Amino acid sequence: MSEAAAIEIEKAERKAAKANTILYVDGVSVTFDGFRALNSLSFYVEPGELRAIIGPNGAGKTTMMDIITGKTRPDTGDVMFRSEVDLTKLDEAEIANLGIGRKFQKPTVFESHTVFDNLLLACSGGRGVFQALFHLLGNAEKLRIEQTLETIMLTDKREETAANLSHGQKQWLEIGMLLMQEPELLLVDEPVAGMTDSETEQTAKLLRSIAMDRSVVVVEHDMEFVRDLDCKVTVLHEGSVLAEGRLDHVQKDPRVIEVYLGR
Ligand SMILES: Nc1ncnc2c1ncn2[C@@H]1O[C@H](COP(=O)(O)OP(=O)(O)OP(=O)(O)O)[C@@H](O)[C@H]1O
Repeated sequence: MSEAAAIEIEKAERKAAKANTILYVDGVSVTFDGFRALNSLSFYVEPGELRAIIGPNGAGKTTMMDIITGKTRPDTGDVMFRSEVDLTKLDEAEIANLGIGRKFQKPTVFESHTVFDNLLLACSGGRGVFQALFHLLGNAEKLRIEQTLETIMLTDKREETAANLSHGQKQWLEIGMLLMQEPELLLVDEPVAGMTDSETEQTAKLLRSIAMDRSVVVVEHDMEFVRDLDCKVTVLHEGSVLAEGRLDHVQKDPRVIEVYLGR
């Protein structure tokens, strides 16, 4: 095959890969003070997919999330949402408004408000705290809050002040607050750090159920939890994809073993 034909085939393959993606990260590099945190990173997430991203400390997982959410700009590469919106041209607020929600590691719920009011505040659509809490709730809004309470397993804690929740329950509440904004893509950073075993198990169930209606990308170190997610895994190392596939498959990959154990 001629070189020109090979290039054409590669172009066509890339176009096809991009066509059915909710998130398309292609050839993304970013350098901080001469240090290459992401090095031609490419991976694709399909609509409705649950994906786990793993990798040793410093692999570039947080930087990757920062690039998707517009916190950091890549030096080169493409980041497309729904295969049509170029995220590198938008700021953080615009990206959030498009339907990309991000859950940071630490929960940031309103501690002095009840679980119910936290969800209400999250769907207040820009109203201030006072207006959100005292405006008359429509039936549709009430129903959405009830459904979210059910999803995040906090129906019986609805009148509990958020400060009184366990660490795991606070994480679920924050996930619920993001769900109130109905994101199409949810990015979740190390959700089970500090959780009990039982909370960790329930969180895997929760994320699997959320991924039935939307795409979810989870960064996590806890391998038992990643196994419970039962999804495709992308292994990052030195800012690139080292391996991709089912957890059993990537755990047998000698390069992955070397990166995790050979240090
Ligand atoms: N703003 C920055 N300035 C300089 N270096 C940075 C910056 N942000 C990240 N880095 C470096 O880039 C590399 C990748 O960092 P990143 O936080 O993305 O890794 P990570 O995979 O999320 O690690 P961890 O699992 O420890 O959270 C690290 O070596 C880090 O020190």
